[in-house]
Amino acid sequence: MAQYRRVSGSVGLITLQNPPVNALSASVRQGIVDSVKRALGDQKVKSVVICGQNGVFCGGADIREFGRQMSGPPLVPMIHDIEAANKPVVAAIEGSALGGGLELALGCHYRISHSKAVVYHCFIMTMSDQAKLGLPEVTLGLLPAAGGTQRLPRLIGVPAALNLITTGRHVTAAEALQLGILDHVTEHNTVDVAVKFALSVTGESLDGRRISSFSCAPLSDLDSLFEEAMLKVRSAARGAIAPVACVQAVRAAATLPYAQGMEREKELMATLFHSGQARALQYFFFAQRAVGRWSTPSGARWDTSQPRPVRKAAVIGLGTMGRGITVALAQAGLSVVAVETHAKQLMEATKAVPSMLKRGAVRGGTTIEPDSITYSQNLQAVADVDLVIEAVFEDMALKEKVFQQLSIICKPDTLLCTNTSSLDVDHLASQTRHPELVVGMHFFAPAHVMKLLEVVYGRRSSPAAVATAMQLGKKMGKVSVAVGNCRGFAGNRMLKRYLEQAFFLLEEGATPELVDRALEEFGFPMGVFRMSDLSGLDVGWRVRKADGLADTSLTGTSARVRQGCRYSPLGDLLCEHGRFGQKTGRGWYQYDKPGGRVAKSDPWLHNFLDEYRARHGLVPRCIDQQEVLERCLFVLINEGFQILEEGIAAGPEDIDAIYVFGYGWPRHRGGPMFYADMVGLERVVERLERYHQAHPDVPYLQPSGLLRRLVANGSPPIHKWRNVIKNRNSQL
Ligand SMILES: CCCCCCCCCCCCC/C=C/C(=O)SCCNC(=O)CCNC(=O)[C@H](O)C(C)(C)COP(=O)(O)OP(=O)(O)OC[C@H]1O[C@@H](n2cnc3c(N)ncnc32)[C@H](O)[C@@H]1OP(=O)(O)O
Repeated sequence: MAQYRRVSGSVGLITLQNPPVNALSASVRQGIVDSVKRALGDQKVKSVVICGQNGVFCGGADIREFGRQMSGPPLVPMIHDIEAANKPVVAAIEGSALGGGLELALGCHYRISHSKAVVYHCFIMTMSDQAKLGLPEVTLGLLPAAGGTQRLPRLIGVPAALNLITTGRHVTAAEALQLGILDHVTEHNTVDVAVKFALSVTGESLDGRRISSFSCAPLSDLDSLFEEAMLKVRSAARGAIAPVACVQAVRAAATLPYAQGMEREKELMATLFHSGQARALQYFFFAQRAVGRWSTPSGARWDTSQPRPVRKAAVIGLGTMGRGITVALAQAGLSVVAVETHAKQLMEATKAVPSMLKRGAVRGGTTIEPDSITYSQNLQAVADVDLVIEAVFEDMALKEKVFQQLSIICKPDTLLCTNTSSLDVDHLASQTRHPELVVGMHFFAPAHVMKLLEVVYGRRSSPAAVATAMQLGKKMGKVSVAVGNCRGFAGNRMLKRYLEQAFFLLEEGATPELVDRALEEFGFPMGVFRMSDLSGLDVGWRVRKADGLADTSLTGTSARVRQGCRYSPLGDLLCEHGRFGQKTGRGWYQYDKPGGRVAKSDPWLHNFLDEYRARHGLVPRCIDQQEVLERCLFVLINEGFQILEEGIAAGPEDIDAIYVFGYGWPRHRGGPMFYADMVGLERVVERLERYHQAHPDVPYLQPSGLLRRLVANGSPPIHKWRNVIKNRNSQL
């Protein structure tokens, strides 16, 4: 709803009231319409101010309404009527003005906002306490269809509007002022300032204040500007339809009169509004927030667990991961002790880390005191830290030793975390005197850039330990997902199945190019083979060797079988040829030099595959893109259901967040579990069963128990899966 009152004698003050973000629900829209009518009809009222309660202007249209039957006054005429008013209307923007919220403000005749520079004296200098403005509809699979695509380019010019509308990025009040979105910023109470301003413009002509009457500033080469914009959005999110529609809508603003532009905006919105991509992105918006409300099977949650304060942290091992983690901790304002026992590696890290910090500071507009990090070759240097993150080589014996030493050196209440990507967290905990203070913090490379953090709780991890790691993740700006302890945790455990299928497809006749093309057309930034070349084939090889799997001396049928299941030694064979991917200039593709980035098809690899198939009596067959997608993705999804069934992840949203933020799953497809829901669980079961019939030696192609049960329960929508899981667990 909206509250209306007259203030300072002649100003009608309309306050949006819909906590927490004053989203424009049907009742808020009705409240605005009624209040505006009242203000315009009241002779004592000479001007109007619109603001939001509790320091938030408006978070936009109510996203929860989109999936339902829409009711209440529509936004477009509501904003039109505000703009057409014959009394000045001022938007007083505190907190956020996003989406429909900014569109509402663009319909007002003036916009005033809040901006304040804050200097954190110790480590970070930043501009904070500022309002955020933006049109993030594209991130929800939509476009700003309440006139945003038509007014913003008229106000700030086509190039700047294209940037904001196609990326959905939020700008601070300071930037919004510079761009021309705002008329004024203040460090004082925004509503008070807006009311005073409204009094000052009473009676002034509004002719030059209605943005819909503006023309876009002329540009010399409109065609190439839009062509470039189209290329950019297509490569940024392959297959996403909303950014493309955003470009088309802004083009309409640049080339058509306002009324026709609005028609085009509406038409384009109609194509997006009920699309699967919009559903996926809106699901994902809420999924991210659900992940933040983590819980563990033992009942640990934010509200039941007290995170400990972490002021000083240590990182052990300064390889690629350790350096990234050091940077992430320092960027979060912590004091960091960085330990590396190898002198050469330590020396390199002391140069690399500051330059990574510098680059990050330039990107983020912050400065970091270099002395927030101290380097040491001696493990004793961690004696007084609150939390340690171990990031040494992925070798259990080495990690065991580090944990034993840490347990002696550190304070008794220091939290000990491991960055292992798959090893047993419980086993490491058992090496310490306080296993309840051990958790996994699984970062993704590069650790200071990638958003995902898997926080792995072991059997004995205390709720406070999990809460502390989750809180620290948040402080580092990560999307932290709490998962249980198992081989590979959630992400890598699912990935293993996906990779295996990709190898099997090569054995059966596919090429890396075919498999990658299918996955890239699906929306992954890189197919599985291109991605393996980038991350290094030797990483998985080392793990397989440690597991006793990578034995290429086996011949005959046993060469392709391990532990009674089908196994492909293709990756092992490639590594034996010294083909580790980009770093050696050869992998599944060839590169112009070691470290080269551009993957080229490699005739050697194709010959190698032919010879391999001939050696093993495998007759290549034609494999189409659909089979690639079904084999690779459905098996990954099936493992996801298994993970849910075992309680390793609390809900499908956790798995989806892991895949979107850590593994490049296209966000506009919602994540693997949402994708399964979209495709239809029955179909997923049917295809898995069919592939399992064809490949009985691949047991994990059999649909998981949970997947079957969901189908037996009538395939409930994804937001009801937790109930099915809960019911099942409560029967145990
Ligand atoms: C035939 C077809 C015809 C087509 C017809 C079309 C008709 C419709 C046309 C309408 C035209 C629409 C044009 C406008 C569209 C929009 O405005 S879409 C929404 C755009 N806005 C956003 O994307 C902002 C989303 N919110 C945020 O980014 C953040 O929430 C915030 C505002 C920056 C605040 O952040 P923070 O303080 O960190 O809080 P959160 O935890 O994120 O949020 C708190 C809770 O509020 C919920 N929430 C936030 N925003 C919305 C929203 N817009 N709608 C509904 N709910 C929202 C959020 O989910 C949190 O709740 P919980 O999930 O319960 O925790």
